Amino acid sequence: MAIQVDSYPEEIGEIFDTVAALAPAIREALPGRRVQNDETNPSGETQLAADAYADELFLEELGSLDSVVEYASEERTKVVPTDGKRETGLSVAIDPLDGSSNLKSNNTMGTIVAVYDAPLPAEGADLVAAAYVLFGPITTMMTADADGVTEYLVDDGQRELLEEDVRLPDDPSVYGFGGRVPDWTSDFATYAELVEADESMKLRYGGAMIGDINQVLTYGGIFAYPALESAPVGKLRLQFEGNPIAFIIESAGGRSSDGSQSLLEVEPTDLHQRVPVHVGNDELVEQLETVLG
Ligand SMILES: O=P(O)(O)OC[C@H]1O[C@](O)(COP(=O)(O)O)[C@@H](O)[C@@H]1O
Ligand SMILES: [Mg+2]
Ligand SMILES: [Mg+2]
Repeated sequence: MAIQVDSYPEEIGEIFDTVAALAPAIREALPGRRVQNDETNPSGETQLAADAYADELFLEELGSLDSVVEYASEERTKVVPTDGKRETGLSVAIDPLDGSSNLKSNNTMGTIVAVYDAPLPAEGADLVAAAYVLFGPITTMMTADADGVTEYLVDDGQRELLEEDVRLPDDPSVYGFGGRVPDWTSDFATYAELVEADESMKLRYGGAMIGDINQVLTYGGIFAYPALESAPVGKLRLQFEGNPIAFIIESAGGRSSDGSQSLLEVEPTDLHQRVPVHVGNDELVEQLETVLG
């Protein structure tokens, strides 16, 4: 799908700046918030104190922007109408901490942001921008908007340009597939064997989608959290994870799929709906669709 978006440049810039500005506070809050809450999120997963803390911060700061009229997150059941001063405006859907189970083992995590110009749950075609912050050894931010995909260093809450017009490298070399291998469908297992047989490809799976996606954008390759025998819709959520990541990868010249169509074409039916996610270099995702077809 060719991505063409040219609306709301100032509003989107303000949202990205707000997310970057909160990154240091979220990072600093992590050491003391590795413990589990006594809560589960709307997807039935155990919530960490860090998930809830980051969610509160994002609601407070993004919700106070004039352009943001709706806020939703993986950590709360319903869409929150904000005090946006406009009647119609932008809806922000956030995964406040992606890969938060990596906090216990001190591995990579991130924040994912989707900006739609329609009420939530919204279609992929309603996305006007998406971004993620990566809490790795350094903090970086990848944004996708009308200017394409851009990578920043986040230093002291400010975005400093690292690379403009980020594109997936032509010669892919990494793959990462989630879910228990015995739980994969036989078609997905067949596809995985094809990838494993390619001597130019090596396994890189970190357990935080955002870290795995950043490797795909850096080296070229494919990330999947596929449909499972026990969970035919997979694990990842369309509004907070599938759509924004598909928007970023497709904007960088790659391809996304739920197994048969672009993730951006999947019909939204529920705020927390899950979807099988496959994203990466065009030819790898095309081959996957052929095998799953
Ligand atoms: O533990 P698994 O099955 O490998 O799942 C890992 C996947 O789940 C996630 O952690 C789900 O995201 P959250 O941490 O935001 O719930 C992805 O980041 C990751 O790809
Ligand atoms: Mg996540
Ligand atoms: Mg999360």
